[in-house]
Amino acid sequence: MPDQLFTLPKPELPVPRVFPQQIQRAAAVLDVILSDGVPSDRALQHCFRAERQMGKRDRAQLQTLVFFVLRHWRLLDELLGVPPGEVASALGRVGMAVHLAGLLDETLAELTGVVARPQIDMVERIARSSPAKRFGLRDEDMARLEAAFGSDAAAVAKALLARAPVDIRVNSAVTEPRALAETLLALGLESTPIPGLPNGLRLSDNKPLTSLDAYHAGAFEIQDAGSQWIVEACQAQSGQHVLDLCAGAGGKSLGLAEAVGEQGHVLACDTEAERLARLPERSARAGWRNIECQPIADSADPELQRRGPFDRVLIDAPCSGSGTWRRHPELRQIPPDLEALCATQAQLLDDGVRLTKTDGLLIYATCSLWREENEMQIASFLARHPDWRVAELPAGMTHALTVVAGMARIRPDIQGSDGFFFCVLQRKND
Ligand SMILES: C[S@@+](CC[C@H](N)C(=O)[O-])C[C@H]1O[C@@H](n2cnc3c(N)ncnc32)[C@H](O)[C@@H]1O
Repeated sequence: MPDQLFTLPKPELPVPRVFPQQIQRAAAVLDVILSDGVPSDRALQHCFRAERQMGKRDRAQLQTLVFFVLRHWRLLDELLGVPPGEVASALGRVGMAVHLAGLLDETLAELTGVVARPQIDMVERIARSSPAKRFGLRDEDMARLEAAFGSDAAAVAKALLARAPVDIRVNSAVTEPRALAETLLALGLESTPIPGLPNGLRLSDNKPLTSLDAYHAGAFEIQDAGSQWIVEACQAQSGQHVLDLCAGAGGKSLGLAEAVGEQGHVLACDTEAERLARLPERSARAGWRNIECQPIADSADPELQRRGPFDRVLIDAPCSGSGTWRRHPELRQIPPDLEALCATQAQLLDDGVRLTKTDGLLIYATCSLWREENEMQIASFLARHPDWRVAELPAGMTHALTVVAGMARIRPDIQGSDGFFFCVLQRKND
């Protein structure tokens, strides 16, 4: 028996039959994602809108094929025998995915140019190849995983190939987790509490949630456990003045609003006004009137100085997103400009210092697994700001997460959530 890590992956197709048109569609969507850099969920939505006749199962079939190819692209290229330095065509990759599902017939082989091979030959070929190829990673990313996780790198790489769970954060102003779990169960949705997160529930199945009455009543938000941990890390207290500097669509701002309550205030900022524009509807649904949205030019925007300083400044920094590869598998193939990202992160941290009250906390977080954006970024921050230090995390966090020198990692292979990094910074008081 081959080692479990060497087992060939198989797409879990919702329909055990693949038609030529489905292969062509999947290849076309992949071309849009990889040539034009369109995020996979947006490219799929665009295709669904353009081809309204597609049924639910057809859509699920398409999404499964596209995600499978994006996750396993290097392994597919290896099986296709693509020479080093070259990449396979989207059609070939989809064809190989269909072959791995055991569904490649003559017509599909001709369409995709895939030569059917016995499973055992393919297993042997993969067993001989590098871990990077087996895990569908660029060589430099496998090296980064090894630098960050040492002997656990393969376990993390494997976990990143799995499907992401659906986590929710219960809005304690509307209901409490046990009551919501019962409501969900009555609708056929099983959930379990997330250890360490009092308002977190993990759903056992990936079913649509946004049509539920409880969702519209603001009883919960869909939010990965990793993001919920970061809100907890802010340790925001009732009545505090909080800045969510990179708020995006405000998932974490909502959790912070709950923590500071009606007496407190959250200023949610982002350079992308379009993202931020989704927050008012979300906060109205959750019933929070203590969040204010403010688009900014960058973290040096004078408006921020005018509104500060703050008790808590959260920097949920723009990053490579390598911790979210399960939800955004296209990021595996599109290399980010790491240098530019690290420069922005450093700037955000430096500006964050000026915006944090003397006794306040500055919380730095990324959904990256790379040391460059995490531990190394914090090391350079501390070198630039010798009057700052990494604060100790509350005991609950050090027990539940992997914490080294006050810096926490949330791991897809351990916590099951997206990969995150965070630490809490504060001024030295001596
Ligand atoms: C990781 S995302 C934030 C996700 C968000 N906090 C949430 O919980 O959904 C990073 C965000 O930083 C924003 N951003 C990028 N550069 C920025 C800057 N210089 N100042 C503030 N925000 C910035 C991006 O537009 C993006 O929305």
